[in-house]
Amino acid sequence: MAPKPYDAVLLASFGGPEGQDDVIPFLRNVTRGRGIPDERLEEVATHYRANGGISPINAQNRALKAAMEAELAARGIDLPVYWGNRNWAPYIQPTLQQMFDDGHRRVLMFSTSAYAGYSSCRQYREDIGVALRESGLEGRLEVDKVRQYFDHPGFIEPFAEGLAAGLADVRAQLAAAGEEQAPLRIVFTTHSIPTSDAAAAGPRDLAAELDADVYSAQHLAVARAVLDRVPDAAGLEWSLVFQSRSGAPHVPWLEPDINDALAEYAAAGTRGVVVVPIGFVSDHMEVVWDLDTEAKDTCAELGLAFHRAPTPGTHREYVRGIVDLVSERTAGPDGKALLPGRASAAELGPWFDVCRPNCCVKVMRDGTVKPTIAAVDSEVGVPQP
Ligand SMILES: CC1=C(CCC(=O)O)c2cc3nc(cc4[nH]c(cc5[nH]c(cc1n2)c(C)c5CCC(=O)O)c(CCC(=O)O)c4C)C(CCC(=O)O)=C3C
Ligand SMILES: [Fe+2]
Repeated sequence: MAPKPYDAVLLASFGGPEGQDDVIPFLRNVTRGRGIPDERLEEVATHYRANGGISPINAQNRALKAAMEAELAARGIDLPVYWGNRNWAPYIQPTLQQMFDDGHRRVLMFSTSAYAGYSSCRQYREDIGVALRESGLEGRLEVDKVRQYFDHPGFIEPFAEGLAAGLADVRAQLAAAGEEQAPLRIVFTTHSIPTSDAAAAGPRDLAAELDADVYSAQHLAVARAVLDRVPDAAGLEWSLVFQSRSGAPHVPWLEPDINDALAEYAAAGTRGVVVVPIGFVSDHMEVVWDLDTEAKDTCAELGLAFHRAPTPGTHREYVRGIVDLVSERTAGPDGKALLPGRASAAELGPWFDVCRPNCCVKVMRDGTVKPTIAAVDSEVGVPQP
């Protein structure tokens, strides 16, 4: 895409409850029309209840917004940052309205998800498309999205740092138990998704060329790029596993589940694991509960040394990377991009600025497809002449 003179940035995220009374309404928002069994909702509610009904994700996004603002200011880039969520206040639609009322007309969205897929990419694009249509801002407010950034060095580097520290920690834990030479393993983890979503992820021509679905292939590319940056990881066994599955039991989701995989590794002689959550950008509930509580307990039962590497959060390289992603798309007064080039540190990158027709498409129960932005086949988001 040619650079454009964007006048504001939208930080788009998932949202989470901020107190006990928010938990159930939030879960209803997330699962609306999606056939998640009630027992699963009750189960997930307990994760939030145990934390005072508060998801860590909103505080993390407030911190990320402040860090983005500081980095933009430090580089002399005059773009305000607004924050809107898909599932909890501040919601995307009033945020877009606020941006418009404040005089902005060309918005570049950065979402807190680095990969292809319905939940990771398209649902954000649709939620913008629906918000523009419902608010009457269609054709008046233009919203584009930065490319999927799984391959960006700003995303890869924090995981590499975390893996190096994690290997040192697990080796020290094993040494303290008199098992210096014991085998350990690197476990990259991401959110499981229905296999049908995985099959629909990304451009059709690319999906046909790869051995894995595009969602899994992007994660494998990230895993390899992280490993390449950590000399201490050379020769170690590693794998990509999935977590946080929901949905009806008869619907197939990506496997193996992390807890099943850990049991297999232990049975095969592994004595310790470094878990690297490459599917996530911050230490939100899926990380602190499903990994730091459940997977950690699984390891304790199996007698495995455990270390969970951090997510990018507000890591300096990640924040710089976000501003790079904005800068490569934003035109300065000379009409040229503020940052020439498109950094990439993994296979499959750099990704497209604009999604291909039917990329990650999901047909709703009533047979329709929601309006979406930032795609070749977008119906909304492009101002009429
Ligand atoms: C790919 C992916 C990401 C990563 C990309 C991204 O970040 O967007 C992600 C992130 C997150 N998922 C989150 C929370 C939940 N996800 C759920 C349900 C689901 N997630 C799915 C996928 C993903 N989810 C899917 C296919 C479902 C099934 C229902 C549906 O198709 O929508 C449910 C319902 C209950 C349950 O079934 O678990 C909850 C509560 C939170 C907030 C955590 C916090 O509060 O700190 C975050 C960041
Ligand atoms: Fe989720």
